[in-house]
Amino acid sequence: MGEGMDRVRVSILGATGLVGQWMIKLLANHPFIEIVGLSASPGKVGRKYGDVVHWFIPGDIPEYVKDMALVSTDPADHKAADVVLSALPNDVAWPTESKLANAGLNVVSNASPERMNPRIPLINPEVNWEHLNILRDLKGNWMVKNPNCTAAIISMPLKPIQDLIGTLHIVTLQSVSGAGYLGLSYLAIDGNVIPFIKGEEEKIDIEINKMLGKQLVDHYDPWGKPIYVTATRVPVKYGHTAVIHAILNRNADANQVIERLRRFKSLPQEKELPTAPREPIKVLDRVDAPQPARDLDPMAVSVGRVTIRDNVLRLVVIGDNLVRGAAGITILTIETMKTLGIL
Ligand SMILES: N[C@@H](CC=O)C(=O)O
Repeated sequence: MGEGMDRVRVSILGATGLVGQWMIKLLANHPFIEIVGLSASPGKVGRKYGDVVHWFIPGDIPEYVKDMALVSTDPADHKAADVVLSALPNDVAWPTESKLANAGLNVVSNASPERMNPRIPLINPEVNWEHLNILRDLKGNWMVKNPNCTAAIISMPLKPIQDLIGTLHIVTLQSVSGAGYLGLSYLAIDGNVIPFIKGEEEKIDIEINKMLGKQLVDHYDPWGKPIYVTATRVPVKYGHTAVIHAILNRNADANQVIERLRRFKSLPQEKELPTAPREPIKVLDRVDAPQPARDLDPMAVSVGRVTIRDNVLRLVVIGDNLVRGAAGITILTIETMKTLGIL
């Protein structure tokens, strides 16, 4: 699989959406990942990216993509790519992704369908990069999925303390950008809290259990911990928050937990991968931290309010839903696969 390859050529599906835009921004000047194709919906094929995109994220449209002509999602249009990155919306992703996979292309996808497929690794690189090793046994092409944005953010502080946890109770406060650029009307969310996000609670439970479990070639053994989730939408633009209460299975001290969170480093940090945050978990001492408006980091998660009382650990975590939770995790997965020699 790509032995001796210096550069990784990628194409992006859904390149004009919020996650696609972040992928393009993060890949500007990347040391070894190069964009060779951008695709968007059929009506835009053949037009220049810069003429079509409604650029919404911070900064300008990077020069290097402005004149690129958009291609279709047909496998023939992605033959030059070593990996196709899918930033397609969940409701349309699978038919396209499976068509590309059946044509022999490698896919890393941010979309939810097939995340729980026992043969498809679900990867948050710092949390479970080892799960990628099953791809070494495959003869042909492969597919890798990103977790749901909230599962990506929450799994990070759980990883270094996973042995202490018995049961989890989680309430999320998820920003409006998680629903996409056109996801929620201003009238629905301004001055409001919506205590329901379709499918989200189940995804957080089963995806965290998959990532913190063991991945074998043809099945995975889940972590096996009960996770009770209430997911809410709040009038915040960027950054998802989760309030976590963990019933511990043994005595622990809050300072020990903080120490484990602060010291946590994984393969992406050891290999100094370009998109890896130096400190993946920032523990903030401020009494009112973490806040999405003040403490959001693109790739690290920020943790505060760490206490233990009656054997119940409480912590609050925030993370960038579009970068750590989507575009950034995709790129870090590619970097991790390259450093492992899988790509
Ligand atoms: N489903 C999430 C988006 C991240 O995957 C949300 O609705 O916020």
